[in-house]
Parts: sequence; C-alpha cells; structure tokens
Amino acid sequence: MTTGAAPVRQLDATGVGELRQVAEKILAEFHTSATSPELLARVAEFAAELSESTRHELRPVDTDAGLFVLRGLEVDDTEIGPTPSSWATAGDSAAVYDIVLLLLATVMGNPIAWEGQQDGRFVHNIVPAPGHENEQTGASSTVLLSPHTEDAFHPGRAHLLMLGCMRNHDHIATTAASIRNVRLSEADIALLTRPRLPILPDDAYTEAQSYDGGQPAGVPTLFHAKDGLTLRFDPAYTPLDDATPAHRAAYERLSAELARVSGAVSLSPGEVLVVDNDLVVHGRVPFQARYDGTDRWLKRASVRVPARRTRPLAEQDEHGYGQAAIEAHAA
Ligand SMILES: O=C(O)CCC(=O)C(=O)O
Ligand SMILES: [Fe+2]
Repeated sequence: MTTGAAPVRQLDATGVGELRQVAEKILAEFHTSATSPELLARVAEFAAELSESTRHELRPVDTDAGLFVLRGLEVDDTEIGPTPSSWATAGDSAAVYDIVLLLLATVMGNPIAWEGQQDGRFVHNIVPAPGHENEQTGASSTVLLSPHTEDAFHPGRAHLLMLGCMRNHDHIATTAASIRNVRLSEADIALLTRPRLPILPDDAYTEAQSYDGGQPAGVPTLFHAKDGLTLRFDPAYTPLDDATPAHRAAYERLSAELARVSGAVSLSPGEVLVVDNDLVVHGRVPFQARYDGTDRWLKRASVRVPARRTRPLAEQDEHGYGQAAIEAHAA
C-alpha cells in the first residue's frame, strides 16, 4: 500500500469564502441541514452561481487514480463541537459542512439519499459507534473496512463518493484502489465480466436485507466502458462460495491486485476526498475508537452523474432489494 499519491486540487480564497458564505446563508434561512424540497432548491440556486474557479476544481475525476483530494476548506476544531457518538445522534452537528458538501455535490452532479439509511439524509456522518466496532460499515473501527464499491448492491448507487473530513486526530487512513491500475489476464477479465454472482445489501440497510424478491440476480464484477474497465465489487456481501472454482480464483486474483495497487489517504480537517465509485474501491484501516468526543469524523455525500455510461444497461432491470435512491434535484 502506498501513501500520499492522491492528486490534489486546491480551492482558492474566493472559492472557500463563497462556499462558507452561501452555506451560512442557507443555514440561517432553514435552521437545519435536514433536507426539504425548499432547502434543496436553494442549494441548486446557489450552486449554479459559484465561481468559475470553484467549478473548475470540481470537474470530473480525470486520472487513472480515479480520485482527488479537494483542499482549502477551513474547519475550526472547537466550533464544530464534539464528534457525535453515532450517526443517529449527530442531528445538525457541524450542519454548515453538510450544506457545503451538498453545494459541492450539486456542482459535480445530483446528490442522492436513501430512505433506509441515516434517516434519509443527503449528507451522512461517518463516526465510530459503540457496539459496531466489527461491522463492515462506516460505523466500525477495530476491523479493516474491506475495499468496496459504495452501495454496490444497488443499480442507483453513486457515481461519485465525497468524504469531507471534520476531525482526524489519529490520521486514520481511507484506502483506495483503482481498477485502472490493476493487471489481470484477459481470461480473468472475461470471467469477471459475466453476471454470475449477486451482491447483497450491506449492514447499513437492514430493511433491504429482509427483502423477499426471490433469487437475487447475478451481476458482473467488471464492465468494459468506453474509456476502460469499471468495477462493482463488494466481497464482504458477495456469496463467493456459490461460484465455480475458476470464477472464485479470478475474483481472488482481482482482490489481490486491488490490494497491491491500494493507496492510503489520511484526510485532514477541511479536505474532501472525491472518489469515482465506478473506478475505485475504498475502505478504511482498522483503528481504536476514543469514544470521548474527539473521534475521527467524516461527512459523506453520494452523487449521481446524469447520462454517465460506465455501467451495463442490464442494471436497469434490477430490483435493488426494494430500496430507492432519492435524487436531490429533478433531472
Ligand atoms: O471511513 C472511511 O474512511 C470510509 C468509510 C466508508 O466506506 C464510507 O464512508 O463509505
Ligand atoms: Fe464506503
């Protein structure tokens, strides 16, 4: 695993100032970052007026690394208050950054929320939570959060994932590995582009896990998009025991390659990691939670990019385990 190789994009002083100012204005009007159609309309209105230089820094991911770190936002460690003890108690903690993230997400595409996750909020709080240490979700800590595509089980999943750092005293790294850096044989690629294995809903979606829609359909792990391979990968929720030995071996070689090319990004307060969810799988290293109000704290937004052609058309027929992604802005 390598460190520090992520491409960096720097917001200028104008960009930082306007984002902060606009977010505070929206918060003053609505007194919460919980989204209503009115708040989302205001976000869209202001996002459209952000400066050309801010928009330029928010252009699509444009390297094989499949990600970038946006720098410049300021986060005052005292002002944001203590790290919430779980997403469920986070409420409007550091709400101004929920709005900043929504503005950034709206420039990059269309933010999405899930009814079944974090009360349908568009910006999630990622904090370690007591009792969840060993899960494969963002609330875990002592285990390695294995590399995964975000919301891999669902055809409405994000094209882009944004992780904004509020606090990270122990420099705990997010991991990221791009399919564009992987070396695989043609035979392995051919096997993994076949729709053989389903991806089941993860532990953040308890309702979807009890969905009874019959046998879940197999989906391809790899896909040949116009500009190269894309992937849909979540081994923790893929029933690999059902695969043929040859298929399983190819999947394991892909896992090993992703581990080989994986990088670590330790975010500092104010930095926003933007990950292309079709090119890159992300995870997190294990750590010891503090549970004293000073824990690592990220804010997460998921974004769809209209008319992107990075996935098989057959995804349109998937049931998505009864879950629906709610888009912030009308198409
Ligand atoms: O904690 C992290 O760095 C990443 C967690 C994660 O997988 C996510 O928020 O989707
Ligand atoms: Fe994730």
